[in-house]
Amino acid sequence: MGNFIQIDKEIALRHFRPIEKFAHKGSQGHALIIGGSYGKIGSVCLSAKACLKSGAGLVTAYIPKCGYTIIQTAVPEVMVITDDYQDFITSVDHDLNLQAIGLGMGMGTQQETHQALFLFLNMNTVPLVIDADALNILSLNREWLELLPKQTVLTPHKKELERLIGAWQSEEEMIAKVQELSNAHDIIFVIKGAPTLIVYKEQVYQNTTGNQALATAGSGDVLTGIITGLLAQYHAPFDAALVGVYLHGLTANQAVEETGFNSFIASDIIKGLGKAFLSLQA
Ligand SMILES: NC(=O)C1=CN([C@@H]2O[C@H](COP(=O)(O)OP(=O)(O)OC[C@H]3O[C@@H](n4cnc5c(N)ncnc54)[C@H](O)[C@@H]3O)[C@@H](O)[C@H]2O)[C@@H](O)CC1
Ligand SMILES: Nc1ncnc2c1ncn2[C@@H]1O[C@H](COP(=O)(O)OP(=O)(O)O)[C@@H](O)[C@H]1O
Ligand SMILES: [Mg+2]
Repeated sequence: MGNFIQIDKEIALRHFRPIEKFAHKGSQGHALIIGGSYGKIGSVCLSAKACLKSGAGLVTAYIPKCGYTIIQTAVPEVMVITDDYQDFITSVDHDLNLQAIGLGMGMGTQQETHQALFLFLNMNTVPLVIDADALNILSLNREWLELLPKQTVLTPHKKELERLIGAWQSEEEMIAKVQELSNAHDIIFVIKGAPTLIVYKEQVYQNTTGNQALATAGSGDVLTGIITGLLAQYHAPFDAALVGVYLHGLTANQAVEETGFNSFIASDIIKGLGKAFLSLQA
């Protein structure tokens, strides 16, 4: 591991923006979570709930019709807009006044969804967190990186990153390739792993929290929701990524005394967010 800046409690606190006493849900920002396809609506439920539990004032989910009853039942606090199509996203239409959008989880990579993403990116100016299948679609259309707002946050795991930048022989080569893209398009990379690295132009930060309990389905979907929730609360994108990565991992550190590494699931990250926020500010 290179000599990267360590993301510890002191650094996370420096980048964290607490909720003020006279806040109301309109001042806490409105986030949109776009994703889901038949059989993977759970990823949007996880992401949207994590977004709310990170302090966003309002959260709307944009999903295919098949997910409507599921998400309204699973997370009643989340508002829902459905695509015209049943099983996957074919267009992204909304007229919401938003502070942040998180997209890609469970989205699938159907051709119609490629087209929907292209049209969305051409008209969007809202700060973005891009994950999972939206990253996989971008990897197949690399020229679309030009369409991203400045300081968009990408959250690939190593396999998603390989699809985006090609294979690498060493960590140094991986970081050099990521920094090239980061500089070219003003993009923030959250390279999820053990540990997670955050690369933004010349800066490389290394997270100090988390453990193997996080090697469980949906933990990345939850991270996207946390970062999007902090972004919706007017954190700068880099700050939202840094604090989000720190808190996400901290929930695993704090929970394993009870769950062990095996019985920790993505929902436990969401459950542990309260304790993680409190210990950040203690
Ligand atoms: N409950 C749900 O609805 C869930 C939906 N999910 C969605 O399923 C879709 C596919 O996501 P996946 O990540 O599973 O599929 P991917 O095809 O992107 O990744 C799976 C492949 O990548 C490899 N891989 C995964 N993480 C890696 C890492 N950290 N380092 C190296 N190799 C790694 C695996 O070995 C496997 O070969 C995404 O849209 C995701 O959001 C998943 O998050 C799981 C839960
Ligand atoms: N062994 C590990 N140690 C620390 N963090 C881990 C470990 N395994 C996975 N993670 C974290 O779990 C998350 C996995 O993300 P991802 O693969 O996108 O999950 P999913 O797509 O299933 O939601 C990342 O934040 C990653 O850093
Ligand atoms: Mg993922």
